[in-house]
Amino acid sequence: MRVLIIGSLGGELGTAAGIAGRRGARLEHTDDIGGALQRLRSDGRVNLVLCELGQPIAELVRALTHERIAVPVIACGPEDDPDAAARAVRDGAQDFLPLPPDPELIAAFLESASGETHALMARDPLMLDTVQRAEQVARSEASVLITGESGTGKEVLARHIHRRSRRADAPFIALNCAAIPEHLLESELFGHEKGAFSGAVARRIGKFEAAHGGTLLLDEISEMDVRLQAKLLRAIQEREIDRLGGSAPVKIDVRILATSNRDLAAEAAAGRFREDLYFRLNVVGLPIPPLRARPGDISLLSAHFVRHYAQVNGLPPRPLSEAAMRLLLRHQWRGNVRELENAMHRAVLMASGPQIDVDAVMLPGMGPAPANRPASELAAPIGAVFPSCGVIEDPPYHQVEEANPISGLVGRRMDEVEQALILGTLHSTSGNRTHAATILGISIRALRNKLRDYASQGVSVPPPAAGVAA
Ligand SMILES: Nc1ncnc2c1ncn2[C@@H]1O[C@H](COP(=O)(O)OP(=O)(O)OP(=O)(O)O)[C@@H](O)[C@H]1O
Repeated sequence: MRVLIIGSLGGELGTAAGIAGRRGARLEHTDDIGGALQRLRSDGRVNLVLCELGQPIAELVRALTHERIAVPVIACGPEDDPDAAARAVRDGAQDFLPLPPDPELIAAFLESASGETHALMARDPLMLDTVQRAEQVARSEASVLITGESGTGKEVLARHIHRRSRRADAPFIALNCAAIPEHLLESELFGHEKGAFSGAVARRIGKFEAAHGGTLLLDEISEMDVRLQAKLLRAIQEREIDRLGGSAPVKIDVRILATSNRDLAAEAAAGRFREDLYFRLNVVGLPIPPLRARPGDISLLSAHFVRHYAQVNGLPPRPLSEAAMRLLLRHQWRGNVRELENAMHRAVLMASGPQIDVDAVMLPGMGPAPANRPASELAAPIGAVFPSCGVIEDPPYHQVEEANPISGLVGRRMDEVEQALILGTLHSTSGNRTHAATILGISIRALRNKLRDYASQGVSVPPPAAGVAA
């Protein structure tokens, strides 16, 4: 975990840096954004930027966005200046760290910026078999091609392989080949020298160099255009890359993992993907089965997500009812684990009884549960009540909520509802304290005090936002 500090270390910013250092961060420092940009261009491994309020944050964020350098920027300044904090966030800072610094808040920023996603969970024999094969090859240097429908957990499995590999202490860098316009993907991968193209204002290293010593995940590799596939193949074969506009190749030591939700062999047969690259990537092929084919995972993952989102939203843990679980097991899950995760998050927020019942589990293709229909009836053999052809009409499920927006709140304590509202809002702003405080209409300090209280009561508080800046 590398943290770049911009500004003077003489005062409270220095204290914040010290806390981050004691929490295991490797610290780097520059006095101004010019030095910071130089640093960020030459090393793609900085995870978090702490920037003093007096610095031109808007200029920094604009440059990062323009040069597609993705790193969260946290503005740091006196806690008694909420206007400056709000301005910094408007200028593009990801969040605000009030000074004097709160060690727990710094720890949360660090944890969030480390990019750890859910640990991989599996119980179904089909998935356990896939995980076992992944672990078997994890310690080798072989390229692995992970395939499966969207949302099956390809990236989660790739991270798991990295964590179990000999490269676990080195960077894991992921690049989504479908998310970046074709003309920029090449420079994202290989980097560029100053002046290589209009807009290349300085030398910038690419993902290959950033992943040196570690693992590079090429997500949705089938979307890469054929010309770039040739350059990628050369880089893998020669173990060296050429920065755009560069005059000498750069040696790289990177293990490649790739994912695709298309059948890459068929793409190669159709001439849309280079066959030689396909063979290079597919040294080991790991297909992940769709969620509907692994019912053992549906029960494990749904219970896990229910626990997780209850905690995140400050709600009491409630189990899924048997009927709700039967419903989940019948569903087709075309969006796979991602769809299940979203459905469980929704169900946690909508449930009102001691259990999460079918009326809270609203899935596409199934209408809202009529209020006068007893849960026991809904729990009857599911095919009879929720057939895929739809005995119940199919209005959008949010109509249940619109009909009576406070029905789920009646009977609950005020402080409990406040806690749920605060944590729910914080969750919806991806942990961004400043945005959440603005939405809630309270000061950042008031929000921070509430969060500190919740944390001291053992409630899990969403970590601060640390998405990408560019
Ligand atoms: N086995 C698992 N254990 C825990 N969480 C999982 C698992 N599989 C998937 N998830 C969660 O489901 C979501 C989707 O996972 P992921 O992004 O890895 O899927 P993907 O197959 O790479 O999707 P896409 O093809 O759309 O990029 C993530 O929030 C992830 O944390």
